[in-house]
Amino acid sequence: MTRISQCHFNHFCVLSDFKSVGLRAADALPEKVKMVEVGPRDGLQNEKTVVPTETKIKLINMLSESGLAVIEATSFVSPKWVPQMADQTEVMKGISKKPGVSYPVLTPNLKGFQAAVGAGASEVAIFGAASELFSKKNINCSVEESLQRFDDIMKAAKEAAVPVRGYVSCVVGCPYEGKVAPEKVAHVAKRLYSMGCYEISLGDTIGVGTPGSMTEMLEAVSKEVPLSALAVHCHDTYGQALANILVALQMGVSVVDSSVAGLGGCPYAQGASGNVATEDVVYMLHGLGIQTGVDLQKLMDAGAFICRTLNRKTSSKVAQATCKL
Ligand SMILES: CC(C)(COP(=O)([O-])OP(=O)([O-])OC[C@H]1O[C@@H](n2cnc3c(N)ncnc32)[C@H](O)[C@@H]1OP(=O)([O-])[O-])[C@@H](O)C(=O)NCCC(=O)NCCSC(=O)C[C@@](C)(O)CC(=O)[O-]
Repeated sequence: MTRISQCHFNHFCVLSDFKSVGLRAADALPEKVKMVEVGPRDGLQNEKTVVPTETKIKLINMLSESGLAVIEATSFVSPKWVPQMADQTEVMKGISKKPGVSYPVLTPNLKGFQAAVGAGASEVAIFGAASELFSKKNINCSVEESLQRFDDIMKAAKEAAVPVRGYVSCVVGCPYEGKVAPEKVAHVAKRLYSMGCYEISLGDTIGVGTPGSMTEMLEAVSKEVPLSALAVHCHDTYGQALANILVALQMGVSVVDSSVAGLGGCPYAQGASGNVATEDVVYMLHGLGIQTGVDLQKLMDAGAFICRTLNRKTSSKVAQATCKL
């Protein structure tokens, strides 16, 4: 339950009653966290000018060298909807796939799935939403219609032995509908998990969540999907992402999505800032004694490369503090 209160410093702040929400003690944090790097896809999909294919390939190759085990490489969506991802086949064919690293791609429908497999993808992700209006704006169909489409992908993926990850967008708030009920998120997450997704990534698409609302949402979802199969995907619009991730870890989640240099935003969620910066998550996790397998220096080199190339400032506080840019 969340309530608004006036705190000692005379500012209004959001408090949460954690009595009912099962937060674990700090010493129960996971020993290891799987980082899912989404920069080359979620990070770049919103860039206004087309990023050269060679730049995308070099970024993915640098990220592969940093020790990340999962790098979402591109998306097989309609080029009319997201022109930035139109070179998806060239990207998949051009990257140096490092053994042990997975390069999943987004597929909204069977056409995308077939093109992805044809381009050499060995893992895909389907992406639904807990909000009707966002679903319509993002993939041009209702939530229920999207789940039917995903069923077709799941059948094809099963035949081809391709693992599928599922996303749920707008898990705490929607740019068109406002607050989203945790039960709606739990319903969509359950459906994706039941149809065979091995992991469900919960997206705070517009970064409005707080530790309070994230906790409520995770409480509801974890009644339907085991915590071991959940990931959190936090955008940092309101500066809450690291706090939200920490709360998720305390509740037993051990998979975190993030984007190098904090690149990104969703083309169908106006005003949403990038994902939480991978550098900042890795810094926090290492500070907590949690293993990620990621070499922070190499990761920052990849962040510096893409920021230099795009002529933009990094959103990573860690990169800023260590004067990489
Ligand atoms: C789903 C559709 C295709 C429906 O779009 P539609 O217009 O309803 O599709 P359609 O089936 O009517 O087809 C229209 C045209 O697109 C083509 N087409 C159809 N499918 C494909 C395909 N797979 N690849 C390439 N082309 C495709 C199809 O062949 C046809 O071409 P035409 O005959 O006009 O020349 C469209 O809405 C779309 O591509 N949407 C993608 C939007 C997107 O990529 N959003 C960003 C990713 S989601 C996100 O960022 C959130 C997340 C995951 O990060 C988590 C979070 O933060 O919350």
